[in-house]
Amino acid sequence: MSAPTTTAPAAATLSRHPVLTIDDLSVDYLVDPPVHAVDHVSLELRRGEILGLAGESGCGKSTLAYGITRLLKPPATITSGSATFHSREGYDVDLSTLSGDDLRAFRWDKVAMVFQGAMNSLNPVLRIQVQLEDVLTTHRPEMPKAQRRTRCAELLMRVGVDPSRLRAYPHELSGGMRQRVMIAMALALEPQILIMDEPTTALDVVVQREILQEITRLRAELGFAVVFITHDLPLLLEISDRIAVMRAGRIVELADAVTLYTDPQHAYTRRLLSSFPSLTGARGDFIRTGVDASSSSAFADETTPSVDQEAVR
Ligand SMILES: Nc1ncnc2c1ncn2[C@@H]1O[C@H](COP(=O)(O)OP(=O)(O)OP(=O)(O)O)[C@@H](O)[C@H]1O
Repeated sequence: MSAPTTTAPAAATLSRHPVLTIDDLSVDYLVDPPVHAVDHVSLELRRGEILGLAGESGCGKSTLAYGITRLLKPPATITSGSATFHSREGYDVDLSTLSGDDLRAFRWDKVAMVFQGAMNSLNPVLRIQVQLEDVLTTHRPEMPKAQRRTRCAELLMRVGVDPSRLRAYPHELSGGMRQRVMIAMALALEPQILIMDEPTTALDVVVQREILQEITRLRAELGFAVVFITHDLPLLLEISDRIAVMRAGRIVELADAVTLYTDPQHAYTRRLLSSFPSLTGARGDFIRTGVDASSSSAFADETTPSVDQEAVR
């Protein structure tokens, strides 16, 4: 199978302006004994970048994502810090000041999320059209019906699903298609941040790869920033501009993806990298190329092993 062609803008051309600033954020689960799941995390998400969040199970990745979007429920509680959204229109929003309708509107409009199990949260008895349209009816009530319909078709096309599937019920679609529908839904209001928590983990590797290509392409086209959470460090190295490595609730290292791979500074990052055998040795050098051997003169040499990204992972 061919490797993904990365559509990510070169790191140098990415904006350095933050779209989100997380400052000293801490989240505890108030159980006995309390769990300090996120421990004084400070982080800037830059406009248009894909920021990978890596780290072993239980290190606090999801809690951080939920904390940013204020989706935490008791026993979780934010014990310190703040998250500030910097709108492209030029104003700032301190997320701790939002509640009720404002918070709900903010979540769809400015920040959208896609979770691993998202595809299972589609309503089984409603057609895709109805569910997509519902987002627009709720958040863009002024949009005429005809325009809503066109927009739904556009959204599906954008994520690589034929608009004829608008009439389908969720059970008539494959898992990959349903997850694409969820991504379309997340993009419906053109958010400036997309938070993806293991969005493709439940899918087979071929579908996973296609969806990741879609995400990087859409990000380049629409300019939203992505926080991408996964255990899969090789995958993050492929798609991220920068990677934050999290351990026991803290960010222990944050660097651009190439630097993190070639020159990891923290012992834990080195351990994490070495826990993926595919990243060590000659084949690991191909991880960041994103170039199919057959389509690149640089790799056209017959003696060069083919860039089988599935095999190196
Ligand atoms: N509802 C809860 N009550 C108590 N502790 C919790 C709760 N949810 C999560 N935790 C704890 O908080 C810590 C961080 O969990 P979190 O799910 O954020 O980690 P993660 O890095 O996303 O893990 P994974 O990759 O497995 O999803 C873990 O120690 C976890 O056991």
